[in-house]
Amino acid sequence: MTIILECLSHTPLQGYHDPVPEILAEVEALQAAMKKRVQAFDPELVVVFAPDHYNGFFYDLMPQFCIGVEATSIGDYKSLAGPLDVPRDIALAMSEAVLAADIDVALSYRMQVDHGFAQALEVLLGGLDNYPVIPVFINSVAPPMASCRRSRLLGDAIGRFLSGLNKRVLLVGSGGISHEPPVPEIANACAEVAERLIAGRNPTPQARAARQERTISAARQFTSGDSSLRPLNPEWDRNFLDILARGDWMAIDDMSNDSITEQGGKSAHEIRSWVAAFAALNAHGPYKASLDYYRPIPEWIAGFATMQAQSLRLVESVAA
Ligand SMILES: O=C(O)CCC(=O)/C=C/C=C(\O)C(=O)O
Ligand SMILES: [Fe+2]
Repeated sequence: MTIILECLSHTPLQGYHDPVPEILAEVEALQAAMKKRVQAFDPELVVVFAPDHYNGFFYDLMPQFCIGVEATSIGDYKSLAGPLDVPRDIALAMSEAVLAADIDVALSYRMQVDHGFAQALEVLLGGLDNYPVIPVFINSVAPPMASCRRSRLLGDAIGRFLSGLNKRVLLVGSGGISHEPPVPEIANACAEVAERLIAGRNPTPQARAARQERTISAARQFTSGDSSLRPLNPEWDRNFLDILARGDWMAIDDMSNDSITEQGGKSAHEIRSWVAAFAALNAHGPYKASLDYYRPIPEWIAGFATMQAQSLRLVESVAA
């Protein structure tokens, strides 16, 4: 079995409210390089850890973790819509292995995913169904949330399961570092918004457009400095990325939910996707990671980063 990892920020604002052309070109070049790497690796299985933003998972029944046995992307913002090619038997076996490791993961035969999954799949794989993909949802916007430590344990259990497969596996973590886009919260929502957070599946095109317009307008305000959204925090971002590069799991376990919100903003909990992906890689043995890109991009309300990592076993076997 060989295993590599690609982690990347996502943003629904790409193509709607972009940074200056030089920065956009920088990101596009980076995304093209990631795709090329993945094509060269030619994965036989992709496991994607990602959050949802009240498009597929709602408070009528909000799990902390969910493995998709069948999944469809809804196509919000400019992300691709359509079915993922999920290998059902492997997804089911993975669920059993994770449960056997005492992580009570949910299972879905009709998972809906949004740009959190779809953007990463498009960037890395060139589409939703070009490779077999198992989607793993991690709650990152809907309090109360499990701890970062639990995401590490989820990743570890999945990594140990993957180690038993004789396949080339690509692990993907999709999510922002510090960022606080205008995702509504149930705690202070009016009745109409609360209903949308509890059971807002498949909104009308008008409701969807209004929602997207609110996000774009919030990005304009954030970029102009006239916003109550929490600022980006490059120092915190770089520290977190360094923790992952070093594999400092004690530091990960010490990250409290309150400190993540305080330092990184309400959506910084998406770092869980990176934590789970790295923990899955670590389950296969020591790894070598590199931070390929980091830049705070206010136009996307995002501390924007990409990292790649390889199991040292792979590096050693290539060198031999
Ligand atoms: O309803 C909406 O669309 C609210 C805004 C929203 O979901 C924003 C999401 C932003 C990210 O996914 C991100 O920056 O990671
Ligand atoms: Fe997100």
